[in-house]
Amino acid sequence: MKILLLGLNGQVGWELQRALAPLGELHALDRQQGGDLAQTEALAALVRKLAPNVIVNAAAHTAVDRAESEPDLARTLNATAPGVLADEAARLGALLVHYSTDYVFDGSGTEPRTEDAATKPLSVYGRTKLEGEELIRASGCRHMIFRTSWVYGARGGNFAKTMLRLAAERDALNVIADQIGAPTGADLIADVTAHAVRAPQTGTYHLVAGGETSWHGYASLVIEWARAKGVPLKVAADAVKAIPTSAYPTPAQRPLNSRLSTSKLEQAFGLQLPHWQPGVLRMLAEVVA
Ligand SMILES: NC(=O)C1=CN([C@@H]2O[C@H](COP(=O)(O)OP(=O)(O)OC[C@H]3O[C@@H](n4cnc5c(N)ncnc54)[C@H](OP(=O)(O)O)[C@@H]3O)[C@@H](O)[C@H]2O)C=CC1
Ligand SMILES: Cc1cn([C@H]2C[C@H](O)[C@@H](COP(=O)(O)OP(=O)(O)O[C@H]3O[C@@H](C)C(=O)[C@@H](O)[C@H]3O)O2)c(=O)[nH]c1=O
Repeated sequence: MKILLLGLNGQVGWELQRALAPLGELHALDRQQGGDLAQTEALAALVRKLAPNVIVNAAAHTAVDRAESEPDLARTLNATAPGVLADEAARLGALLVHYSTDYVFDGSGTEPRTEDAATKPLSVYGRTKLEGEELIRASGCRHMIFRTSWVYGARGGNFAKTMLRLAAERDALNVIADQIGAPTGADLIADVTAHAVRAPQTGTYHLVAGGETSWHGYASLVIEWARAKGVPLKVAADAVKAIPTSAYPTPAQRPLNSRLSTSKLEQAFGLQLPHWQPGVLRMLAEVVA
């Protein structure tokens, strides 16, 4: 099996390099090595020349607030480029694996959303990621789109690492407590991807860890763990404050309810997804070490 992996230096891309390597001949590229999603003609030419059996696209414009002020770039990376990859995959008969987000939903209600729930993104990032999904589905290529959420990995930037940094710099932290979702490990996403690539089934799947928390619950776990491990912190034990979304204005609006149901994925691929907490603790141990 010949696999083309794009975005190898991202959180998910880095773990995919490990998880996909045993499956065959892996060509893992970052943007400097010819895998620039902004150069869509060169991207198409690369795929034609390599003629992979599987294309895994882990590259994206993931800066949610910045996307509000650079919508054209976000659209190119999150929609146009995945559309080009999908057209090339259709031409080759290749499988395209792609990642999307809880931010395609508006976050109303309190129930976990299934894959066929109505989408209604609140941000440029969410809109362009949805457009990417739609172009892939319209291309007719064999594909698996995994919608995930609140991704963390030992490599790359993420919310947990931001909290560790801020807790070392500040006396107090204010963290949103009314946005609910599931922190999901890049390693879990990569392992599930490798499993699914062995016996692919075209479709869109929700791929998130089990359980749920708020950003405040997530931050509290990170900081309690760091304190217990003797990591030097400036923030006081009772100074991780729970605040509502309205008290933390951001350029991009985020969904309140980011709960995603994973039943479809678990049934299709015979998996049970682990609770979110152990993976976060593993990542923290790796980062702090
Ligand atoms: N992070 C999250 O919380 C979530 C992510 N997702 C989705 O999962 C996927 C993987 O995300 P994640 O690994 O966390 O993202 P990261 O931000 O960690 O990585 C994104 C990667 O995309 C690369 N990239 C950016 N611009 C380009 C470009 N022009 N050409 C090629 N590569 C480029 C980056 O490269 P460079 O390092 O050079 O900038 C980086 O390696 C994405 O599709 C994302 O939308 C879904 C839900 C949550
Ligand atoms: C830094 C900080 C953030 N927050 C809030 C803002 C926001 O609502 C939430 C998370 O902030 P971040 O900017 O780290 O995360 P954000 O970029 O919104 O994370 C999203 O990234 C994209 C790529 C996705 O697809 C989503 O699933 C999600 O993971 O925490 C606080 O409440 N206090 C703080 O001190």
